[in-house]
Amino acid sequence: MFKSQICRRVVSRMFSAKQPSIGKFTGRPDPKTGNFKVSFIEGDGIGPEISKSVKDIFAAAKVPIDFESVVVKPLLVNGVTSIPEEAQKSINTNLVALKGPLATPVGKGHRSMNLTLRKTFGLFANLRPAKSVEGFKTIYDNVDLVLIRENTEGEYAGIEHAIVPGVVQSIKLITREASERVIRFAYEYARAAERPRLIVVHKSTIQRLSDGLFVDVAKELQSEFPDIKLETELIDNAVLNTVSDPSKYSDAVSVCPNLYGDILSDMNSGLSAGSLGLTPSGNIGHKVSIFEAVHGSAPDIAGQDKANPTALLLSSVMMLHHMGLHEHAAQIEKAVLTTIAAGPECRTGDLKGTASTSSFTEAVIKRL
Ligand SMILES: NC(=O)C1=CN([C@@H]2O[C@H](COP(=O)(O)OP(=O)(O)OC[C@H]3O[C@@H](n4cnc5c(N)ncnc54)[C@H](O)[C@@H]3O)[C@@H](O)[C@H]2O)C=CC1
Ligand SMILES: O=C(O)CCC(=O)C(=O)O
Repeated sequence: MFKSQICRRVVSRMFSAKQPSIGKFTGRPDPKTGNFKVSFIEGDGIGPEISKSVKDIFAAAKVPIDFESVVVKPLLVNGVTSIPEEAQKSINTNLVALKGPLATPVGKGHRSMNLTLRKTFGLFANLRPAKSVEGFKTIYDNVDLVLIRENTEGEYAGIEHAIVPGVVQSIKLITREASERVIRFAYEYARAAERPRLIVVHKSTIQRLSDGLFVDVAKELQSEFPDIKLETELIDNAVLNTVSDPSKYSDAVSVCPNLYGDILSDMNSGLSAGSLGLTPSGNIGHKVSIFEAVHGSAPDIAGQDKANPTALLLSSVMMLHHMGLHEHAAQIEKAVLTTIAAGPECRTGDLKGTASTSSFTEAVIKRL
């Protein structure tokens, strides 16, 4: 009785079926099979375990998708880290991919394959919603945050050099073009999600030219979106205000340069779920989009059947909405959320539960 009450409560949806007009999916199902093809990068560490969970759940839910497995191992072309041609071909043909985490060596070796994918496919906006999961108690109830991170430049442009031993320079690159496309996407997303405020998070008191340009572009674009109220907030204030009372942002979308977005979104995951294991994301481009969990390859728990596949599953739900497969998205989302709400025996260790990756997956399949 109690469990079924919880189950009824948790079907409140995390994701809206309404999609922004920028970055729309233009793929078509294969005329022979009637199924869509989606490129699938399983990734490193816990990647194969959480990817198996998604595949098993999609098969059980009879989602009309055929996954095409692609390997994204680092390739050096003229000294530049590149994506293997076969993977590029698959993703450029299918126009959509689901991706497990890819590990990056610290301080040496190839550049991040995650950043290389974003750069290669022009995935300019990183959409990271963080919402409380009903039935799992954290410090705050009803956290509902949406952050959009610029995804191609800023400190992640990778322009670094040693001037003399002991003196290193790292250049934060901000361009009008990249700022404009991500901010326009953020306005559009706010409109589609019916969130009336757009908050530009910045530090233009200090980074006067770079963050200053980002803020100026947001102000210039405002006349195109009279229904959305533009606000600006310094990054340090945004952190303090969000941890003090996240409910202040439930009607807003925040948009910010790359590094601020990376850090803020992990904080939002902690506030909404207390774990990185729940937070999904979409890397949106004009032609191609790639959906992935916010978390990394979690080498500390890899290969132990302990990882929480929810973040990748919710990323796949975002992907299904993006592709217009709203009913399948809602079915999988509901099954995942009701499983988490059913109690600690159904939750993985990061959510103080006792379930393994595989027993959690079985529990979701039973609820489809
Ligand atoms: N987009 C991507 O593919 C990303 C890749 N990375 C890479 O991942 C590797 C590991 O990075 P870390 O800093 O350790 O961050 P991480 O996100 O992999 O792990 C941080 C902590 O969260 C836990 N965690 C993460 N995902 C979980 C899940 N699904 N279920 C249960 N617990 C989970 C881990 O066990 C660890 O304690 C690095 O090589 C990093 O470069 C990091 C962030 C994003
Ligand atoms: O590529 C990496 O190693 C880290 C990427 C990252 O921080 C992210 O996806 O948020």
